[in-house]
Amino acid sequence: MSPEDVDLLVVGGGKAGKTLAMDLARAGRNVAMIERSMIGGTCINVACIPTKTLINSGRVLETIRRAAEFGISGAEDPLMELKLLRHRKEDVVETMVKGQLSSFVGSGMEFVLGEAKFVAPRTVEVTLNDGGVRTLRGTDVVLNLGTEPLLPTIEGLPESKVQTSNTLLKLESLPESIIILGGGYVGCEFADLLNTIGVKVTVVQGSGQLLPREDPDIAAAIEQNFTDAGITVRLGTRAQRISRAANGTVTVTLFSGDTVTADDILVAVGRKPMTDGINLEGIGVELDHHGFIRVDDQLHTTAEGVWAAGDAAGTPQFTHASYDDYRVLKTNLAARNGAGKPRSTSGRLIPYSVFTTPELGRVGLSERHARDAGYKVRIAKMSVSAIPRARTVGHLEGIWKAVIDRETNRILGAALLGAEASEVIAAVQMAILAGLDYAAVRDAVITHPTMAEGLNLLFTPAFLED
Ligand SMILES: Cc1cc2nc3c(=O)[nH]c(=O)nc-3n(C[C@H](O)[C@H](O)[C@H](O)COP(=O)(O)OP(=O)(O)OC[C@H]3O[C@@H](n4cnc5c(N)ncnc54)[C@H](O)[C@@H]3O)c2cc1C
Ligand SMILES: NC(=O)c1ccc[n+]([C@@H]2O[C@H](COP(=O)([O-])OP(=O)(O)OC[C@H]3O[C@@H](n4cnc5c(N)ncnc54)[C@H](O)[C@@H]3O)[C@@H](O)[C@H]2O)c1
Repeated sequence: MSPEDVDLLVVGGGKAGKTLAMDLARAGRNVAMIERSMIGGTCINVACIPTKTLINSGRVLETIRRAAEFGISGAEDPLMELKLLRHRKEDVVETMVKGQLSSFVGSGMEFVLGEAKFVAPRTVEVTLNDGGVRTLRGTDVVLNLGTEPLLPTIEGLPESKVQTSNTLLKLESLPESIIILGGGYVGCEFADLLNTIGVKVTVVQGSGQLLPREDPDIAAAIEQNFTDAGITVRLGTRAQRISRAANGTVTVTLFSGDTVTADDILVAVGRKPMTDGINLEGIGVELDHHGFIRVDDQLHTTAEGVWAAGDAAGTPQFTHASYDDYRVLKTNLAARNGAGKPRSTSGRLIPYSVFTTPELGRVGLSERHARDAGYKVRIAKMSVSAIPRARTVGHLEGIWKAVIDRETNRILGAALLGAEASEVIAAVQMAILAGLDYAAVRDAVITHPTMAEGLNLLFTPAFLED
């Protein structure tokens, strides 16, 4: 069958790919995007959006539980209704999915639902979801294939019907207790949510701290919050064997020799790229030994005319990072055609937030990474309870920390653990991008009483080391 030719063929409808596809289609280019199942990609269907919707419900529940503290009576016994919780989450997701579909169609691209597999350079055969096969070839091809939960090799795991972040979102009833294997982003967010809605949680984390990328003091503060909230945290130990008994309970035997038993288990030990079985190597696209697509700093793969973006291309696994890959691709496709200069992915400042309660907002270097990189650092650190707004909203928990370069007085990074930290971190990011002296942030006039006002305090001598 001779292929249908398009200017741009996007394989996998993730954040970078779908945004590029819509942009170029609106500009009058002939664009096709192939997506096997999730209209709008992972983030909207099974990751950021549904989890943050549920986390918000958990926060509402927690606020109602504390109603009396805020002077409100009559809300003594709030009840979490899983069915209604799921309903709201599904409503949010479905509305966004519908919006995506109409944007795809409205952009003028051809949106093809089916499974793509490469059969020749820049050419895919698509097994259509509603039957039939099409073959498409792009002058340029963008791979935006995403990742899926990684199931590690642990004795008994395949037979134990473990939960992943995908399946957990579909549960019809809540277990009384759960073991969460992995204390990274997924593990921490679900541990906090499930504990809030009444599940007894044990986190088993392989490394010596939760969120190993963070400074030990920040990770310890999160661990303390977890422990105070009733979550059991087991650090520095891994699962040797998993078994599910006939009555459904799961027992994890740890390498330490201990066992942990619960009604269910969530495996959250990282994600693997969806690059298997689509014949990428057959068309000259090299993968690394974990299956991630090798790209250069302009997101070009090892095959001529084939580009890659997002999680599967080794970009930090955040939706906003994939979105920036879209900008890089758009610039570089134009530059290749003689318009403007190409853009590199190196040196990008990519913030992120972990939506535990309180949440962690992060940007730039941690103290450890700054010291390892040879910086002479000054640390600013304070308790969130010093911020007036924290008192008015009744969220005193958390610490804020910033890392400053002693030689230039510039802010190198920050870890803000506390209410609204995912919002405030953007202000620190702007200061870093602008190369501001920390004193400029200290002396900026910031609205009172906001959490952001804490940035005035953080850099005062009371909280800044000499
Ligand atoms: C539980 C959870 C919570 C998260 N929360 C956040 C958060 O709060 N904030 C944040 O920034 N990030 C979060 N992330 C990470 C974020 O979801 C990812 O970084 C982001 O979705 C990556 O998107 P992407 O562009 O790489 O592609 P994806 O959105 O993963 O899209 C890839 C698409 O390709 C399709 N595909 C794959 N192979 C084929 C094929 N052969 N044929 C056709 N289609 C194919 C897939 O179906 C998929 O839709 C979270 C992740 C998880 C798991
Ligand atoms: N808020 C957000 O932005 C957000 C939320 C969720 C996920 N994500 C993205 O999704 C990605 C995947 O998240 P994740 O939590 O699955 O992975 P992760 O890499 O963040 O954490 C996995 C953790 O599991 C531990 N681990 C590995 N093997 C283990 C074992 N056998 N037993 C016990 N512990 C083990 C590791 O030490 C690690 O800390 C993240 O990298 C992140 O970028 C982002």
